[in-house]
Amino acid sequence: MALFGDSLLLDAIVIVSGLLLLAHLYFRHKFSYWEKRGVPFARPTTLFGNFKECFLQRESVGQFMQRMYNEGAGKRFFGIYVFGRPAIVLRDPELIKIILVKDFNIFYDRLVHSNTKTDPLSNNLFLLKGPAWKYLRFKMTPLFTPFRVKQMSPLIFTCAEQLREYLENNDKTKKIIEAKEVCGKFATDVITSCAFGIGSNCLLDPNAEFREFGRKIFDFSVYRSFEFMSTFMLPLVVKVMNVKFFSDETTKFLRKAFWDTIKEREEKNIERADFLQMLIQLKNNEKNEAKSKADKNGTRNDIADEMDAAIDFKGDILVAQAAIFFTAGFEANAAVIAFILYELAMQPHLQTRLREEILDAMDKNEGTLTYEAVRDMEYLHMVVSEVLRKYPPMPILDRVPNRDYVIPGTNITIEKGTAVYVPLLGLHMDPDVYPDPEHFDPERFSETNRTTRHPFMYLPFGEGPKNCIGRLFGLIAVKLGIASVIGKFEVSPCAETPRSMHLNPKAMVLAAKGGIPLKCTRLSD
Ligand code: HEM
Repeated sequence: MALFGDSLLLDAIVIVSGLLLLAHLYFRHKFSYWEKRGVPFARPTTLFGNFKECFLQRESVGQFMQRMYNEGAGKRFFGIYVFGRPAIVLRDPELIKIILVKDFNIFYDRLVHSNTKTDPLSNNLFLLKGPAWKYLRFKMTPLFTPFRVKQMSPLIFTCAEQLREYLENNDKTKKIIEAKEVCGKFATDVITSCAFGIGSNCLLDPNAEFREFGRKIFDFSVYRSFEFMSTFMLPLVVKVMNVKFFSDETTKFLRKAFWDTIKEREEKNIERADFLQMLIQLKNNEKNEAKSKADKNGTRNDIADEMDAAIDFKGDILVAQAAIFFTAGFEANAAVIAFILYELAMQPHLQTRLREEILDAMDKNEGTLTYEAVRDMEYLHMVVSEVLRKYPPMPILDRVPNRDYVIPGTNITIEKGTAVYVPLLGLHMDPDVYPDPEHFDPERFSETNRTTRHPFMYLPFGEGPKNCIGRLFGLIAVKLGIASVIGKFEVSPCAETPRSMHLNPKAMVLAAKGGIPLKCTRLSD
C-alpha cells in the first residue's frame, strides 16, 4: 500500500527527495562552520568537502594538503573540510612555530587514531597520545643521542658494504636496479641490525622475511592506502571499520621476531647498546625505579607525575615500540636514498661534484670512509637536504588542541579536537620561498642560502617536542648509504627511468609512481 496517494513510484520519489533534502541541509549546516567563524576556507563539494580527490586516491594526502596550501595563498591559515569534519591548514611559518613549539602543551597529540585492542602494535610512540606518549618519549630520547648513533655506525657500514657487493653482482649481470626496492633492502638491514641486533639479510637473501613484511606494511594497494589515509585523516572510519595500522599477519611476525630476540638476550645475558636493550630495561620495571629516584631526590617533576598514569611495559606494548622503529626507520630512509639516486642520475654534474667530495674524504683516510667524515661532508648534506625538501617522506604533520585555542593575533578560536595540519609538501614547494621548486638544486642549502628563509618553511623531520626522534639516525644511515654507493658506482637513467618524477597518489609516505629503475655501473678503480 502506498503512503502518498496510490503510486509506489510517487512514494519512492518523495522519500528519495526527502533524504536528499536532509543531506543537503545537513551538509549546508556542516559547511557553514568556517564561514560563521570568519575563517577563509576552501569551497567544499557536497559529501566529500575538499577531500574528494584524495579519498578517491587520485592524489596522495601530501598532494591534497599541498593543493590546500596553494588555495590558501596569502592567508596565515585556511579552513578545509575532510568530508563534514572541519580542519585547519597552517601556512604562516611563525604560526606553525607557535603551535609546534611554544604552545606545544596545548597541541600535544596527533589526530592519528588506532584501535589498540584489535591492533596491539599500534600502541606505539607515533600513535600514542597524552601522558603515555610523554613518558615513552622521555624514556626513548636517550637512545637517539649523537653518541648512541655513532656507536651504531659500524653496523651501518657493514650494511653499506653489503649494498656495494649487491650492486657489484648486479653490474656483472648488467641488470637494471629498481632503486626503491634496493634501498628498501638496505634500509631494512640497517634498522634491524642497529635497533634489534637481528641480521635480516635482505640484501643477500631475496626471500628475507623482514623485507617481505616491510613491503606488506607499505604495499599501497587500494585497501592498504585506504587504511593509511583513514589513520591520518578519518579517525571515525578507523574506529567504525576497525582499520588496522599493522595487519594480524604482520603483528604475528613482528611479535615473534622481537619476542624471540628479547628472550634470547635475557636467557643468554646478552647486552647491547641498542633500542631493544632499552626496551628490555623498561620491561624490567624501570618505571618504579625512576619513580622512587624522583621521590628520593624530592624532585617529583613533571615526568614523575606523568608516570603515575604511565604505561606498564609488558608484552605487546614493548613489541609495539620495536615495531614503530622498524616501520618508521626503513620506509623513510629507503625513500630518501632512492630519490637521491634518481636526482643524481638525472643531473650527472651534481653526482660528479658529490663524488669528488666523497673520494677526497676517502683519500684522507686510506681509502675508507669514517663516520665523522661522512657526517661532516658539506655537499652531501646539501644534497640530502634538497631531497628532503622536494620529497619529504612524511609530507604532512598533524596536531589536535586539547582545549579551545585562540589563534594569536586574531579572535578566531580553534575548537578542542579540531585537526590542525602543517602541509610540509606545500611549504617546501612554495615558489615564493623556493623559486622553480620542481628543479632539484642543492645550492638552496648552501650555508649562505639556507639562512635567507624562515626556518619553519623547511620541516622534513617536523619540529618541537614531538619531532622525529630518529632524525639523527636517519640522516646518518642515508648519508652512509649514499656515500658508499656514489664513491664506487655511477648511477644514470636507463630507458625505463621516468624523465620527470610522478608521485604515487596512493602512497602515504612519499613514493614514486611506478618505481625508479636506474642503471648502476661500477667505476673503474
Ligand atoms: C630521513 C628519514 C626520516 C624522516 C624524513 C622522518 C620524518 C618524520 C616526521 C616528519 C615525523 C613527525 C614529526 C612531527 O610530528 O613533528 C616523524 C616522527 C617519528 N619518526 Fe621519523 N623520519 C625519518 C626517519 C626515522 C627513523 C630512522 C626512525 C626510527 C629509527 C624514525 C622514527 C620516528 C618516530 C618513532 C616518530 C614519532 C615521534 C613521536 O611522536 O614522538 N624516523 N618522522
